[in-house]
Amino acid sequence: MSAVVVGAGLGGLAVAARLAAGGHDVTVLEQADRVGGKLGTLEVGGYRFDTGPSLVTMPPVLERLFAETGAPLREVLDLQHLDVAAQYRFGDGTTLDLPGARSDIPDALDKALGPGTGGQWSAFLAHAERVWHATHEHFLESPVSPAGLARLSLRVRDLRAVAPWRSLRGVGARYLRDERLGMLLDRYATYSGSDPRRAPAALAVVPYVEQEFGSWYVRGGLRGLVTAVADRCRALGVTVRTGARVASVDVRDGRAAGVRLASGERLGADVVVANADAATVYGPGGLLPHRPSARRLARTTPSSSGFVLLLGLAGRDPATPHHRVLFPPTRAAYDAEFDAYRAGRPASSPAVYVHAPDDPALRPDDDSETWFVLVTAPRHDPGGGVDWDAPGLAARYADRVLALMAQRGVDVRDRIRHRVVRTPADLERETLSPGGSIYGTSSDGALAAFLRPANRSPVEGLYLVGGSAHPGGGLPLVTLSAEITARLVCERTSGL
Ligand SMILES: Cc1cc2nc3c(=O)[nH]c(=O)nc-3n(C[C@H](O)[C@H](O)[C@H](O)COP(=O)(O)OP(=O)(O)OC[C@H]3O[C@@H](n4cnc5c(N)ncnc54)[C@H](O)[C@@H]3O)c2cc1C
Repeated sequence: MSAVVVGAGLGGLAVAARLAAGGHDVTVLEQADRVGGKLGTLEVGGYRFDTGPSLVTMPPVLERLFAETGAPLREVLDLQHLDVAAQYRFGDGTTLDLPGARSDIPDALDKALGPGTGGQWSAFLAHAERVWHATHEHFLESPVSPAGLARLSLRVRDLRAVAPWRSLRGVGARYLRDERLGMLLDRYATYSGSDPRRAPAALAVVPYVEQEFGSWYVRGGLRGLVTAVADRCRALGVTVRTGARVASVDVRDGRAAGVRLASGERLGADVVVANADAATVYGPGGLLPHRPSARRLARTTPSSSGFVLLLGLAGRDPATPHHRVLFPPTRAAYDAEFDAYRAGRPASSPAVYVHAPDDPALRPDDDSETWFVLVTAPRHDPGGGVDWDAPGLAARYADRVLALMAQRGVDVRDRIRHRVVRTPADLERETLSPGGSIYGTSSDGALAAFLRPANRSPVEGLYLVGGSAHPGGGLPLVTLSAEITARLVCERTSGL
């Protein structure tokens, strides 16, 4: 069986490796001049930056990918567990170093935020654990199918706590009386580009998996992950072509029969797997001659994007936290941030996330630090929202973010040797994700997870993989989507 994969993001490469390991003949076509999609990298003056992800969660999913396609993960990547998952700074001046081991969290909370907060969080996590056990097998690790949903609903019915009508904020309120714990929970909604007031209560599994499976870092930078998967593909005989933009999927007699490149070249295949954003597959002017899932997609909300500062800093403090979140002063101010994204404007006082790995491979010398600073941002939408290419906007917003950091106790403005600003428009140009949306569609709304495009398209022989398809965005879910899609393709081909 021959397969063409459109896009060499983590999802596309992971499905290619799995299909090749299953004995199939696989070609990956990537429009950019290098593989990796959102797992980008940039080098400036000896500083090496990851431009995309900075946090690895659920390593068992990655371990399965490597083990099932060749040498195990530990032989190809140096995955490091973080003893402190992240440092959180709140508007009232408290600082919380959240331990990387779940068992240590209650004590740390009691000490940092006050007696009783550890118990509140533990009760919430126990709830989240029940949601995880009820949903992961029949939803996160399965294709969306009527049979799977029926099994899921049977289990969920037993679990009044899942409360699909409730929001993540709503379920948090049942356990977390401390406002700072509420903000901590709200933050996890942003892992899927969502608003905690609209995201479903089932997103409680996000903090659960982070705290149960730990927070991890790839030594040498997270870009190493996608390089390792690309190497695995090549070792398995996959043809990986860069600079190869696919213009359309050829559909003959209702079945996907291959692709046509922008250059005019045609490639026939038994199966086409799209790792390109689902909106560019099914949306107007997309890869398909007709739009079988357009109505479903139209009911979803695109996820938010990110505004990134890459900072090459002079000087080094070995105590700099690996991950740090600087919250807005109050929860009302945090809500104003979510309101701003909904209204399509940059927030004036957003939460600021800083990734500062203590990794010699990323810095020019031992007296320097490489920082990645991220704030959630509305998508690039010159037609009616923010035009991130408007002259001066990116530089002004970067200054604003640096000033906010200073107000919140982290002033690095006089240490900056190199500063690179990356906007949602840059992300859109590089990966063709509409508006620079990070996670495809957001999880806002009770039905969002079920409206996300399925891994098997209504067009026979066409499959979807990656963050904009089921089960969603972020490295573990994208890797799971490759697992599901490869399984579906292999089931189909074994029946041919
Ligand atoms: C700033 C930022 C921070 C993030 N932080 C985290 C984090 O800490 N932890 C985490 O787990 N996740 C994080 N993510 C999300 C994570 O990076 C993504 O979910 C994941 O990398 C998406 O992989 P993908 O394969 O679905 O898509 P992509 O990486 O977007 O890959 C799709 C590929 O398809 C190619 N393509 C598109 N159209 C075509 C076409 N027509 N022809 C040929 N090729 C095409 C694109 O060029 C791209 O290479 C972050 C993302 C960003 C941008």
